[in-house]
Amino acid sequence: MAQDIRVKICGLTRPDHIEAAARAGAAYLGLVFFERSPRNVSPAEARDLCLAAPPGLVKVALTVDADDAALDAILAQAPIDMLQLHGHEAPERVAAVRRRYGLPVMKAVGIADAGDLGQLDAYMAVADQVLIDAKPPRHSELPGGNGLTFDWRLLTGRRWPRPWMLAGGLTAANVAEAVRLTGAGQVDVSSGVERAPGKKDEQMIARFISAAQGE
Ligand SMILES: O=C(O)c1ccccc1NCC(=O)[C@H](O)[C@H](O)COP(=O)(O)O
Repeated sequence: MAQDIRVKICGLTRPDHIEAAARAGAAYLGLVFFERSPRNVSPAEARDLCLAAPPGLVKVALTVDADDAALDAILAQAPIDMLQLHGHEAPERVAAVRRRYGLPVMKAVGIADAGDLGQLDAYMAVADQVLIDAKPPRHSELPGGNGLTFDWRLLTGRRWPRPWMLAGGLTAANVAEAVRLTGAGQVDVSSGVERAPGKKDEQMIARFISAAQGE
């Protein structure tokens, strides 16, 4: 049965892929500002990508422990709708970013086991949304976008007061099961819609969104 699951396609780097994600029914478009990432874009590139997005889609800037100067530089050029903080930002920093920019803020929290769930409450109290993602491996180059899953049963039956999104190793083949086990109303994907790191694939994007929405 078709479900109203909202999908974020993260790590978009090309205007034609922005259009493909929009056509396929994405609700959020994620742009990565992290130099070591194969999905990294500059503020000027982000501006062009944002301008390729139809109205109504939420354009998300993903940063990692960015200071105000870095955030200022992105927002001076690109018409961003939401900030995603994907580093070690403390709850106080999340609150400060939200106050300073007046934009909704989504905080990513990495989960590997039940011990990691405790921090969710602190971030739910200050962020507009929380991205519940797989925790990166210890010496990983990237704090996210690693194509790794975590045990979705850790989230079964849990409820939080804020909107949240499930991420981590989702693909067209596993997203329906992930939604069923976690009760997620929103999902985020990056590697699962790529042919190679940083290379998005239009058909994989369309298949992922259909699978997430149970079509
Ligand atoms: O995607 C990146 O390259 C990235 C770089 C630095 C920090 C975070 C990054 N991605 C975070 C995301 O929002 C991903 O969509 C999320 O971690 C899920 O990724 P995947 O497991 O590859 O679907």
